[in-house]
Amino acid sequence: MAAEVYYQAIGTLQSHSHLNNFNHHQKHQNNIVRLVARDFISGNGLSRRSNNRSGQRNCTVIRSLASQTSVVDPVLSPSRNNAGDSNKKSNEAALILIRHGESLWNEKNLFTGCVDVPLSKKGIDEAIEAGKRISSIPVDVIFTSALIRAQMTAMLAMTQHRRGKVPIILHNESERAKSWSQFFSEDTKKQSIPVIAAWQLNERMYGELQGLNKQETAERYGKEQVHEWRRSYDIPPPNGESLEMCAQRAVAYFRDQIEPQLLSGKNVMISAHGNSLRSIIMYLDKLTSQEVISLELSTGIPMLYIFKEGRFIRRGSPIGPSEAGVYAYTRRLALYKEKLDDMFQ
Ligand SMILES: O=C(O)[C@@H](CO)OP(=O)(O)O
Repeated sequence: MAAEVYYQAIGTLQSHSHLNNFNHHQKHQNNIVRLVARDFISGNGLSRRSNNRSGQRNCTVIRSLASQTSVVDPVLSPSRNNAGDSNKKSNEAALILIRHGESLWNEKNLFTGCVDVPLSKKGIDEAIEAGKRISSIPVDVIFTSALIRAQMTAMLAMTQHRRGKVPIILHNESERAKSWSQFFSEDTKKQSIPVIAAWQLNERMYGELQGLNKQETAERYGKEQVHEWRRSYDIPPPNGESLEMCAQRAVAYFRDQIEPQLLSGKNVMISAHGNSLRSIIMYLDKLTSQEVISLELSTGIPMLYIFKEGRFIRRGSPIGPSEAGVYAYTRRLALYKEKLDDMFQ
């Protein structure tokens, strides 16, 4: 269950920190762990790292992409509620992170990395289930990796969204692709959600492990070696990317392309992968390279953050019997759900 996985991740971090609280570095780490746990329970936010604005040019590209298709729901967007002035920038937005549903290679326990494998039957069900869980949370723009399992997950999840907008993949890989995928109705644009696919959000490239069975690899090279390749921060698998290398591209993309969307009040969903999302969560939650080792993400489980006044507040996973609680996290989310309830009762 999603919430359990998240609690487990926090629990693991806490027990890890108790074992090692003897030096200064570890004291700092303990503070972070306590903040993470307190945040999850009481709703206090964590400070966001200072924002590097080095990606000005890229931001411009995204802004022009977004302007092709209206990303703010004129009827329902919480970004507009109570704003008073439609030009006024909102300082609050929802951020949904979702690891793709189970793929056919997850099912066979094979290292996948950047091999472009589709979802399994179970993965399809997980994506639809994830969509139900986020069906009343506003989504103005979607980012996915360039890999089909993340794109399938995003699209299947959006089939469940109560607002009923159509997610549309923006094709900007060439001038022809851009020109041939245009459409010309403002009304239709308003009923669409732009989907931006970026290789930077791809799974970590697993090098010479791609296609190998995980169990057999552990038997051949030893469990510890394989665990190091899979979960350490800075040790790459043979000819592949370490988590650190994956973070360099995924977190840079998040900061340059996704944070500006959140800053302008747009609600964002990111559909990506175990390791690209681990690196983004490491950034959002300020985890250390030790703490991130214990962070595991389940397939097809959405995680919600609220971006507010420059900070990312982790709200866990909108799941199960406590789902209603998610909408109490902010007034804007509650209002959005109320309006959907009114529209579709
Ligand atoms: O094979 C992969 O690409 C990843 C995710 O499935 O595996 P791991 O969990 O070992 O990082």
